[in-house]
Amino acid sequence: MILELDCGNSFIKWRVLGASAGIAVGEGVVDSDLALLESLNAIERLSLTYCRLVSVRTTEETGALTSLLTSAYGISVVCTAPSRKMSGVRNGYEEYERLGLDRWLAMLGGFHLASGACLVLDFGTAVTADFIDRDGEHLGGFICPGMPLMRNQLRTHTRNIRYGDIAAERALESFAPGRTTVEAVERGCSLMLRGFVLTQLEMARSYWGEDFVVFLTGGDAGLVSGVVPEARVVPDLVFVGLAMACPLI
Ligand SMILES: Nc1ncnc2c1ncn2[C@@H]1O[C@H](COP(=O)(O)OP(=O)(O)OP(=O)(O)O)[C@@H](O)[C@H]1O
Ligand SMILES: CC(C)(CO)[C@@H](O)C(=O)NCCC(=O)O
Ligand SMILES: [K+]
Repeated sequence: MILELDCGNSFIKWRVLGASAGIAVGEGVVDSDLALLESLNAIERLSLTYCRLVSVRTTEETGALTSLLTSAYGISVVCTAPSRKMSGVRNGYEEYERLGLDRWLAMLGGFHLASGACLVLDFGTAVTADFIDRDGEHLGGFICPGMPLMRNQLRTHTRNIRYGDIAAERALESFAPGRTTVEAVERGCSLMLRGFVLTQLEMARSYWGEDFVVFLTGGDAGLVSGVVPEARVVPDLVFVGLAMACPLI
């Protein structure tokens, strides 16, 4: 069984692939290393042979998780490393090693699935956009605050914006102008993300006409999917790229 991990800034996305490759025997989202071990230990007849991961955390944090996994399961852990070019995609950053590895893997996955130009949009703690042309050239991208950061900035820097998670979820049943604080904030921030998406689409069209595929991924992709009905929502896009960057020997 293969353990796959996507260690983001707020959460760790994990999945375990069974011996017959490709079939997930378990998957989830956890907020700490220990919660990950608990989830894994709850899997019946767990027998891990290999772990591959991508992390946008510090070397120390990633190292701590790798040691934990090695000592708990005796498996070797392979971490995604930065690369100038891979699977037909060329990293467009001036310093290629500075491009977030989660972005890089989502790009590899997107270009592979599209077999052509694509726009990859990821809605996590941060929101990212990346443009890859039909020749696999990464033109660059954009980074902006995601829903959790926008929400928390408002909460932190105002005195009268306070509400709970359940109210937040309910507020998103519509996008009409809000008549409560929670509606006003949740809908306002979602509309900012939707506006961002539309701008990215405009830019992609200016480069490629209609000849490109849009990918949506990340925990909050559902907030914007309504404005791009033609987009492919691929929650595991990073894992698609992970398998390409860290194949079994
Ligand atoms: N099952 C889930 N577990 C956790 N968060 C979820 C889930 N479904 C949707 N979300 C939402 O997804 C967002 C987090 O996105 P995601 O997990 O893709 O990124 P992250 O790990 O926080 O950060 P990064 O951008 O570094 O990957 C949060 O706003 C959260 O509310
Ligand atoms: C932008 C995030 C936080 C998205 O998870 C991550 O890809 C990251 O830390 N990137 C490094 C900075 C960059 O990509 O330019
Ligand atoms: K991510």
